[in-house]
Amino acid sequence: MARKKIIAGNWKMNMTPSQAVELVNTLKPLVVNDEVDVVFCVPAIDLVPVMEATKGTNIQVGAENMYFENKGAYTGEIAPAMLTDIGVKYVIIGHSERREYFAETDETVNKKVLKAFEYGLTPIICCGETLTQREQGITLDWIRQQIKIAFQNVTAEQAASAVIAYEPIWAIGTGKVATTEQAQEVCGAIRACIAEVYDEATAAAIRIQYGGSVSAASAPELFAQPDIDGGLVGGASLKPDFGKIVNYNK
Ligand SMILES: O=C(CO)COP(=O)(O)O
Repeated sequence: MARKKIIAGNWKMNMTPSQAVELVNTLKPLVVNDEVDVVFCVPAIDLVPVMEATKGTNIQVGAENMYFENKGAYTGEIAPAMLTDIGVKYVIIGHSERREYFAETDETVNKKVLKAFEYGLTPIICCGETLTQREQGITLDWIRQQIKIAFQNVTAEQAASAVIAYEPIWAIGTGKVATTEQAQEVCGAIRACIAEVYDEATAAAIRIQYGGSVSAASAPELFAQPDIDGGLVGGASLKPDFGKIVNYNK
């Protein structure tokens, strides 16, 4: 069965709640494409107004992060039940910015992934190498290690429903998009890694996105690659251009 493409915006720390509603209203008519799952991942405080503003549209809503405990004395954190209670379906886990600025590790990523599945949330699990790692030629080994740890104790059934986002750190917010060959090579290696850890059926089902300076210009070729099932889009997801990215096949 062909995998349905999934194109997600990661708004990062942009957009106040009122700006968020305005942006949804601008993008709503532009991101209609039945052949693609469209997800807006937004700051926690924007989730409620964005859920409301996207009602009755094809847009699904995701969080940018959550904590790995059910509830309790964790000042400032967002619990998984807080997301599911308002109808959030997706959650980005382990974005490189969270790893770099908020000390997230492969181990905390794994705990969050397990917790997301426990609550029926679909994790968008991020991985990616630095420029130094790419230059050292250790990209594939690094990514395989990130994936293996992120999926520890995850069942095959859960893994099949997950989304992985391959985001080379050197391509994030730099305007330096990976070549289609580079992106396909790593996404193909991730799928092979899932086949090795689980089986071919799981590998064939899991969706793998590319992220890092995706634009309306680069999206069609990237998303045409056999192992690239869509994108995780930062900067361009805040602009009308996101409509062109979602409609890359039109
Ligand atoms: O980090 C990203 C998405 O999660 C990519 O960001 P940019 O598209 O702005 O490079």
